[in-house]
Amino acid sequence: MLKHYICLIYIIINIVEEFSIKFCGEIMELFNILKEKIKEKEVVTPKEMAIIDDNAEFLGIPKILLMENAGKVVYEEIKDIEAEEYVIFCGTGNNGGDGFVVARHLGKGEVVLIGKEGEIKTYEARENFKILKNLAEFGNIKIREIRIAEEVEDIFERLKDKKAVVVDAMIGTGVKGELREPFKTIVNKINELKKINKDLFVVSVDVETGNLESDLTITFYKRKTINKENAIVKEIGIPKEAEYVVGWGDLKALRKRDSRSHKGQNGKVLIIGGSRDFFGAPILAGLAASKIADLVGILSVDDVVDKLNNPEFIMYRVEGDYLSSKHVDYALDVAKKYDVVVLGNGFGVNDETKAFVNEFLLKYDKKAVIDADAIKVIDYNNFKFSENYVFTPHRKEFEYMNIDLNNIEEIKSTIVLKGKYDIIFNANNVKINKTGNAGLTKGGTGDVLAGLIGALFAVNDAFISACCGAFINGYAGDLLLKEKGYCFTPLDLIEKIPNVLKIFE
Ligand SMILES: NC(=O)C1=CN([C@@H]2O[C@H](COP(=O)(O)OP(=O)(O)OC[C@H]3O[C@@H](n4cnc5c(N)ncnc54)[C@H](O)[C@@H]3O)[C@@H](O)[C@H]2O)[C@H](O)CC1
Ligand SMILES: [K+]
Repeated sequence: MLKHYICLIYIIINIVEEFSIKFCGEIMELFNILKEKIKEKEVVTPKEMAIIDDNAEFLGIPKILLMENAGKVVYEEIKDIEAEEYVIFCGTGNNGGDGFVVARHLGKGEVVLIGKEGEIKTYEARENFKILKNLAEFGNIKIREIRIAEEVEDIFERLKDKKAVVVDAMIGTGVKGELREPFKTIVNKINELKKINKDLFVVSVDVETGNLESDLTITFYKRKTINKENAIVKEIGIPKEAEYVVGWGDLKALRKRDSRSHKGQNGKVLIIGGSRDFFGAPILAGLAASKIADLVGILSVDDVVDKLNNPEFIMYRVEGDYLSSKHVDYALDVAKKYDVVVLGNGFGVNDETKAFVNEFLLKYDKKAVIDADAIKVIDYNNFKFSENYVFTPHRKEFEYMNIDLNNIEEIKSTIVLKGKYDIIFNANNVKINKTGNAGLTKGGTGDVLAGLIGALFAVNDAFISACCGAFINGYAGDLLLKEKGYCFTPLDLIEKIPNVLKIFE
């Protein structure tokens, strides 16, 4: 008997395995179709490049290796230029780090660090500066640390009539706002020098600093939106996957909580959900949202409100067993006080909820996360996929949505197709998230994800909120798998959210 029993379990595990491999295969197939349909970006913003850079590291490629490759490709471009002098202006970020590598490969010239060694921001740049200092003792690399532009007057004097190469490794994709001193004066000085010395060749690393009139810019992986026409693109070993896989680079790009912020400025989320049949779903979504957002409201029917005495939520009660048309105006009125609405958790699927969802969305014009039963009751024949919406369907719900991949440009909403790997996409972006495990198939984890995305979406844009919500939810599940095996609950998941945010802050 026992033998038969074991045999049966073995067969079941195989079927499940097969199903999940089959579904996983379908996910990857869909992912590849989406990558074909959604035009790859040829030009990226500095913020997008910083995410790619960090996600290359998430995939295991050390930044110091990328820095080495970056410095090397710049060196390759300038090594044959005839010059009597080389001056490498370096900032205290990784752009400056690239400049240190250029100097090392050149084996000569003067490195001007604009700032002090102790202000160099990153490990990889600091290591490369240390190497330069070791070489400077013996070789013909000189190093100077400056605070103000006047400290390099002598260099500009000297370069007036010399064949020289100036390397701009001052600021790259980390630029923020107007150019500050002493960079501003140094850039102006170099531009003036170019006017009087035709034998001066100026090359910018990755991005031109301010309005520097470089003769050449060597940018990495992809052209940046802030590059000038003469920029050339060089590969430095960043794989395409760094652009497609969700990693900590996405989390680092989330809006940072401002220490001087006031209550409500870090997000206000309204959960509209629940019914006579399901009261837990909106509560799970609300608890997840409350880990990140300042204010969480729950609008639901009597049964849910009566069961809930959680001080963390502002409660809005409507009479009845299900949300219905008669509640639309009140819900719209309450939603005005919030940044985002999370719609559908525990709604139930019937004519009443169908009427509520379609009428509410017709009149609601702000951000919404649309989950679970709300996905099932939308009338997609008369529906506009607004960029203000994030959908979080599992496979069956995705089929309800009947997305036409041949008209992907119509899909302005962001969709998180949950699965072994989550696929996050909209008309212009597609990414895949690999965090998470089979423990997340339990009921309620979808409500947690919806609440999490709602809280992020309150103060970030749709796509990054969806990617980060999927990553955080999955990563929380992975931490729990290590601690408890598969026996963790949605409430455990919610309690893990702060740990994940702490790891990647
Ligand atoms: N993209 C890649 O794959 C690689 C890029 N690398 C290089 O790294 C820089 C980006 O480095 P990051 O540390 O993020 O920032 P920056 O060095 O560009 O700039 C930060 C630095 O500049 C100061 N700063 C910022 N804005 C201003 C301003 N308006 N005025 C004055 N100073 C400013 C800030 O305080 C910092 O000190 C990228 O461009 C590449 O060159 C990797 O090394 C290789 C892989
Ligand atoms: K630069």
